[in-house]
Amino acid sequence: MGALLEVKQVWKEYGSSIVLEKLNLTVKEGEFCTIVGTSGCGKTTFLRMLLGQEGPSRGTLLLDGKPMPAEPGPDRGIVFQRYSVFPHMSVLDNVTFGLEVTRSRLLGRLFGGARRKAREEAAAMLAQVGLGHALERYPSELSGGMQQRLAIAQALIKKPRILLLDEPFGALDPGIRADMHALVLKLWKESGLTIFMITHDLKEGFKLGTRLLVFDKPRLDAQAPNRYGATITYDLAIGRDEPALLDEIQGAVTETSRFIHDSR
Ligand SMILES: Nc1ncnc2c1ncn2[C@@H]1O[C@H](COP(=O)(O)OP(=O)(O)OP(=O)(O)O)[C@@H](O)[C@H]1O
Repeated sequence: MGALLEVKQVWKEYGSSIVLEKLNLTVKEGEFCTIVGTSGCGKTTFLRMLLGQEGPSRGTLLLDGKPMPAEPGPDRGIVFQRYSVFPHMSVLDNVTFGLEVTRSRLLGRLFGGARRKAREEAAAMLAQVGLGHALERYPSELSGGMQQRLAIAQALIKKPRILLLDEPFGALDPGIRADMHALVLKLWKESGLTIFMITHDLKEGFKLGTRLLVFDKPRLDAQAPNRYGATITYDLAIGRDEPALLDEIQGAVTETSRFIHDSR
């Protein structure tokens, strides 16, 4: 099977500030890549490049061997830490809307049988994420965990091949997080999706991923912190030597974090 995604010598710079440098990565369909790294080292920027919201400053991003489209498409869905749902729409409308804008690009609305079908599909998706009982509620009436379930349903309704998760459970209590882990693993196994998920919790990264990517700055300049960017310093197939690696990575990431903090 060929690669789904290829990242070749990718750099990302904003003005004179280098955020990411020399990224190289090949990902096959169905992998679950978890991403960890210090705050501000460019993890979200990397996801935004995969989404098509940002282009690389240098280098190449290939999807199915072809240049990554320069804008977000239905093949890539994203869930952020919070606030990614529409507050003025019911749960069902939030998810139906995703289908309406995909299927009726001009009006952004469906009518008659097409609308009924879209609502049925949305309701089935919501049942899959455990919100079948809350279709008519509004986001403000949902708990944090339920809002993230809604955001996931919203991303999955367009049947993306790649799901991008930017710290989706960072704001949730530990018990709710465990439920969300089970949900994401279930959806991933059932759908064959390829997932990239940023987390600040290394244990979560090991628990969920098939592969752990650590973003870090291999070169540091105390006088000019933005002179060098972060890159992928560890790319680990998960399933071996985890306790030892966990300590090692934690140590490396904490060290860089201290450096970045001190040089600010
Ligand atoms: N549009 C932009 N213009 C200029 N600088 C930007 C832009 N987007 C991001 N940056 C900078 O790029 C760097 C990386 O940001 P990014 O959000 O990707 O980091 P992160 O690793 O996801 O951080 P966190 O873990 O805190 O969310 C930061 O220094 C940020 O200020």
